[in-house]
Amino acid sequence: MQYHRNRQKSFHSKKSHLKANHNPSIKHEKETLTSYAMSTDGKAIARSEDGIIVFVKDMIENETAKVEIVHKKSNFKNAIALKIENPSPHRVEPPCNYISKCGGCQLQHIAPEMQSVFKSRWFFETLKRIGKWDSTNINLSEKILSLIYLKKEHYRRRVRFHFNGKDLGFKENNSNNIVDISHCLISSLKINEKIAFLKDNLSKAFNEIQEKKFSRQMECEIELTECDDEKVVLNIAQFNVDQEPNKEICLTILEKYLTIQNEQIIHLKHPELPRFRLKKQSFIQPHMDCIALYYQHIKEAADEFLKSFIKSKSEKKQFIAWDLYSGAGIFTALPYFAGKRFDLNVQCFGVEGIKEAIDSLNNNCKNLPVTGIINNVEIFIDKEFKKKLEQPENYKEVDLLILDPPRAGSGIEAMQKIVELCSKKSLVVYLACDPASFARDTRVLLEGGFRLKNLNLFDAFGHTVHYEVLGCFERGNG
Ligand SMILES: C[S@@+](CC[C@H](N)C(=O)[O-])C[C@H]1O[C@@H](n2cnc3c(N)ncnc32)[C@H](O)[C@@H]1O
Repeated sequence: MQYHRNRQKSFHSKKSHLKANHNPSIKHEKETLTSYAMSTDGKAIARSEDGIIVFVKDMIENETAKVEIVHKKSNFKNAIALKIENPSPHRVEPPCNYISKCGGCQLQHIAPEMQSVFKSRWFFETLKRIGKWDSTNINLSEKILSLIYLKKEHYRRRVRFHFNGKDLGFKENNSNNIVDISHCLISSLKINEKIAFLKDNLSKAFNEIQEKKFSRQMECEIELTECDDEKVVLNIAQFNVDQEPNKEICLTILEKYLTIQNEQIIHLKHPELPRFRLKKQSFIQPHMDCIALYYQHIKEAADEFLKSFIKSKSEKKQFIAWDLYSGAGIFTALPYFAGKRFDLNVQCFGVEGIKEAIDSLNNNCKNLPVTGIINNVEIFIDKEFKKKLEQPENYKEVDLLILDPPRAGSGIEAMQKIVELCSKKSLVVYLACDPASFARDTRVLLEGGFRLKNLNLFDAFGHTVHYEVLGCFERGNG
């Protein structure tokens, strides 16, 4: 109880972050509303006097607040909270000074542990509404979901800062303006240490470019990645100039000031490989603690699955494992190591669209039964599906499949083919940063005879509405 009272007091002592959202020069309707739920994008849901649903930014469920309507459609309105009349016990003072403008974090006004609780609620809603999972699987998911809390501050090992010649930081909410920052609460401390250097040197580079008249207007995005060897690697992710023919010269000036070497490699600790290196163009899991954590969960599921072949005295000699959307192959050799623990041969394949990532994968897994394939995953699946249709008796089906797609997921068609390409007894591990794609794609597995075995929600994106889910689905075992 004391805990809640303190939180309310601190909230009342500083109301600035709500007021800063408010632009008094624009006249919008104002109302006092009481919210009754939270939407999956972190806004409170309330009903307007005219009966229309209102989504209110910076408000929590069960609060009463004076709000300003900023956007109206026939069936819903968007609003911002101006003054909270009765704060929720879960309300806290946002820990970051840039919260009123920066579009990066949406949940800083909610107590950290409660952010994770809301996310698990949103996840079940998504399974029901978007995935249309049946009640048996929803009940099972509620029973087995493991909610995993990760550190919520200074956790990001990779970020992208925008720079326009003057301001360095993230984009403002619903705007192209850049919020100038000197510190970011969710970026790693090593990345924070680079901000002053970055701003100073980008300004010098832009000045030189302007003085030499190569370009007058420029904007760039710099990606920073903290490696496990204490270094921060910089990458120019975007660079726009108003005089395209001079772009290469401008880039050279930028690289000189940032002391960027293009061949620079990111070093990571790998749970089982002696060394893991990747080209900086490759994807990297953003949270500092995630690689080891996801690896451990997938490893346990793979071990249990392969062990069941020993128990059942199966004659199977060779197992096939796919890691789709493999990136630089952080998980690609995992089934091989699992097989080794049980004296089983597992042949692994990683499929990924970015060449640099596959180069890294093939280097990281040299001398192992692991092959990196550059391809679009959906095209790869389609080709394999056709191969199986043509020669079903010779086709080597997949026993263990790891799937870690981008936000859009794999899509229903690819998932239906995956169901056909997996062997009668198989394990599919689906890791997702978009719960809606996860819900939609994995329903196809459930309809294809797979059973939900494990489900984890990792709150790997503290203070934002995002989270990662990992589901293991098994077919034909037990
Ligand atoms: C979420 S990341 C997963 C990477 C890897 N599992 C890891 O943890 O490092 C998704 C990866 O899929 C790749 N990708 C996205 N769409 C693709 C597609 N249609 N075909 C092949 N690869 C794709 C991206 O380049 C990225 O490396």
